[in-house]
Amino acid sequence: MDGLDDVFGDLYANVDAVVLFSPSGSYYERFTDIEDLDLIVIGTENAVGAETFVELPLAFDDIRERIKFGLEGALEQDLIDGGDELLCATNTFSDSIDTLSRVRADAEAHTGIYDLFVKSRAEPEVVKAVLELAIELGKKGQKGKPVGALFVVGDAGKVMNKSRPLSYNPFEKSHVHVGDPIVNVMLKEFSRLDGAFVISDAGKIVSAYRYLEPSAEGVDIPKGLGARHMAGGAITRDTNAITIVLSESDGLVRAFKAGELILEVDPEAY
Ligand SMILES: Nc1ncnc2c1ncn2[C@@H]1O[C@H](COP(=O)(O)OP(=O)(O)OP(=O)(O)O)[C@@H](O)[C@H]1O
Ligand SMILES: [Mn+2]
Repeated sequence: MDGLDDVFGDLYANVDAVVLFSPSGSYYERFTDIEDLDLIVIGTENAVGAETFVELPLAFDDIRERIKFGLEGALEQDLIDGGDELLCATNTFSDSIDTLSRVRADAEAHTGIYDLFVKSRAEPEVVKAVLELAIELGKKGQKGKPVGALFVVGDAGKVMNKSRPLSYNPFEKSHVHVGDPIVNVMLKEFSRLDGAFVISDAGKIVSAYRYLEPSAEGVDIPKGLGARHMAGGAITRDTNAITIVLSESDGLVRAFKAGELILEVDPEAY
């Protein structure tokens, strides 16, 4: 089928690098012997032990998002440059790689998601654990009903100074951390009640039921959203915390940093 090579060969002609998304070991091995090939592996974990690896915080279901965030990480780590032509190999319809996309790296299209995980005050694992919790909560709701939740992560001392309690703090004397399955059950249970969770850089649950009183001016939030998102956005301008907000009204999970909306994901897509 020489004719097909002529046509599809354009897809990979003169690419600057090949980017494999979550390849299997045997698939990855087939590339390692190709000379002069810049090979980058992107995925939620480096299962193949690749030398050049970019970690995805989530297994993005939408392949445009997966490629966009993966390439943003590669740009951030200086593995590629803006304008590079990349052959991205990923799976769409099955568990193995079945899709090739030729993509030009766009250094301008910076969303900040890598900043969110890698350059926040809170540890990346903590940010990831909270994001996963919010997505899970968004998917299932609480006892079948949609719930909203607001998690303020990092810079907890300052956040506590910019907020006040709405009720007794069930985490007052406890030393529990986000990511622990039992703690996640507690957090889900308390999410039915008002206010925000405050979580330290290291993932300790400092408080539930906090009413945030940021002094920052209002921030731009999507239309239709109200006080929870406004406070969630503004507190990140006032402090070095990031926030992860699950909307009860539209079901989306959003992350804010430095007053900016950085990430918007639909829990149903995970
Ligand atoms: N300043 C605040 N600090 C902490 N929690 C808040 C604050 N303001 C509102 N909330 C919480 O958010 C809940 C929902 O408020 P509101 O409907 O105005 O927010 P929203 O941004 O529209 O979010 P949703 O999409 O979930 O409805 C309130 O019941 C309250 O628990
Ligand atoms: Mn609302």
